Amino acid sequence: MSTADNNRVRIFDTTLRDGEQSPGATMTSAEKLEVARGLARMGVDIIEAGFPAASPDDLEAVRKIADEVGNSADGSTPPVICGLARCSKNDIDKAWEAVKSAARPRIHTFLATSDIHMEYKLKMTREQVVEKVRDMVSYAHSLCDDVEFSPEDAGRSDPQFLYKVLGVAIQSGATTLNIPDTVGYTMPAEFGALISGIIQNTPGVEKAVISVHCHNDLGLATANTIAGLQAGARQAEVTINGIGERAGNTALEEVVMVLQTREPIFKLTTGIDTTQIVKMSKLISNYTGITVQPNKAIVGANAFAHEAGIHQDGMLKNQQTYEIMRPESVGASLSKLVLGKHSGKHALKTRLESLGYELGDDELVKMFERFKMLADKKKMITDADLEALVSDELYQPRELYSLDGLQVACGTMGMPTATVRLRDPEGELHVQACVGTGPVDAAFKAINAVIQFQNSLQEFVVHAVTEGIDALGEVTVRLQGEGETANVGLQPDQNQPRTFGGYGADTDIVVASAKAYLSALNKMLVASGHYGPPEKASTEAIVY
Ligand SMILES: CC(=O)SCCNC(=O)CCNC(=O)[C@H](O)C(C)(C)COP(=O)(O)OP(=O)(O)OC[C@H]1O[C@@H](n2cnc3c(N)ncnc32)[C@H](O)[C@@H]1OP(=O)(O)O
Ligand SMILES: CC(C)C(=O)C(=O)O
Repeated sequence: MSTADNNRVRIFDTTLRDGEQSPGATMTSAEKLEVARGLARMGVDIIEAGFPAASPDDLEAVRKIADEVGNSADGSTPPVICGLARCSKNDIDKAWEAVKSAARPRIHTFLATSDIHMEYKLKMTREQVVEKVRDMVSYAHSLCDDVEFSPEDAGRSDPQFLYKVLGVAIQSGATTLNIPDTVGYTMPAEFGALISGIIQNTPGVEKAVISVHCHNDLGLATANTIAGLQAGARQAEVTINGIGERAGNTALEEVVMVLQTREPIFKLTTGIDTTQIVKMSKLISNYTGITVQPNKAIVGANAFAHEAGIHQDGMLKNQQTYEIMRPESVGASLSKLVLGKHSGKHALKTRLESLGYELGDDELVKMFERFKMLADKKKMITDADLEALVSDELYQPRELYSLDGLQVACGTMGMPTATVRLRDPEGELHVQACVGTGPVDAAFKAINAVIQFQNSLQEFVVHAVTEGIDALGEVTVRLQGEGETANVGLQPDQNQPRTFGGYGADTDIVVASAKAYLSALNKMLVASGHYGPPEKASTEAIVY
């Protein structure tokens, strides 16, 4: 097999070996087996299942994967199962013991070739390194036909020395030469040149596949991997979500989607079923507990989400204006238009229409103003927020009951109690006191005791809008009328309970909460035609 005899890039997944070297990423044997099954389903060519000499558990996990994933029952070609080993007989024996039951086993052995690693870590001379590579690659080859050799820290190694070591590895039976940028040090042009130099100068290189293995210390792992492939490498070593030692490895999903999306440039293919990518990303994130940053390419939660109005408008007109890949192509759910402070009228109108609200131009302008005001206070506007805004827009706030006074007693020494004094539409005052789980709950109960209109609290959000001890607290609440059904002409489902938003601001957060609650309740009363004073408004009664 020559270095560049075809345009097929082999995907070598090392999530279970280098990926597991991420601090805290340890997986159980059962989880590793599940991951290996997923990788095989996705079409990975080689699975580096572990480092069998690391522990008996690691060896067992690799053996199980070799048995169960490295053999196929239906006649299809199973992935190569690979075990990593230092250039030591003991490590190589353990790697072989672990992978030999696979239909296509591979031993991957490595030895550092950079001066700094040889001098300080290995305490070996260049000559000793060359001899060790000769001995250990030959030994691995005596056990297994498929041997991969990696000159660790190749990115910082003397290229002339590298050519020599790699030539010896080929002579000794290595069939894949993997070139690691172990500490993520190289620049894409440098790494590409390193690969070209190896292809041009290593004796016998045409007998081996050149592979690249990059780390992300400078955020260049994917760029370096692609540069290596452009220079003639035909195997890429990658991990799902880019997990791995320190800043991680090259992300599988990034390399595969670069090659697919920019196929006309590279003319390279992989055997990966890209629709499995998001599923595998979630599996790895769940098993390792390493969450994926929202803006991570391909698999981040925001990879196909659009918030800016101009982008959303473009997306609504033609998806390709702001998306270079279809979310379905990587198994992600459909593109999301997230409504927030940067959104515009096109996106708002479209979302309202999808909720069943056909607004006229003037109504839309009014709604948009309210929407922007809310978006300044709330990071994301949900469908429920929009429904509350529609209700608010139709039932303009009209103050029936006003807060005339509020007193609370709370702390750790007694029952949180609130006393409220409300003025009804006729100007009469009503006082109620209630206990609650806290002062806000007690205040809401006391308001309910005066107004006595059934509702349920759907949302309660507190924001501090200024800094310092005298911060102004803002509260928004959303109430749902119990048994109340929508009958406003715009609602899609006439049996949907309506929701009403309320807003209050005060330096006292309990007062702000009471104001917000009362404002939502007032809207609910207006909407339902309850204009009059309460039948049973009581004074100075304590309600528990
Ligand atoms: C770049 C990479 O990602 S390489 C893979 C790194 N992964 C791991 O290290 C995970 C698994 N490792 C382990 O479980 C342990 O390190 C073991 C079991 C392999 C070895 O443990 P120990 O015998 O206690 O050695 P320790 O890890 O402390 O030191 C490594 C030894 O291996 C030597 N060594 C390092 N790389 C190689 C190599 N490629 N070939 C031969 N020897 C090597 C070091 O020089 C050192 O030798 P010394 O003890 O004579 O100084
Ligand atoms: C063992 C080798 C391939 C490695 O993980 C590295 O150098 O980063």
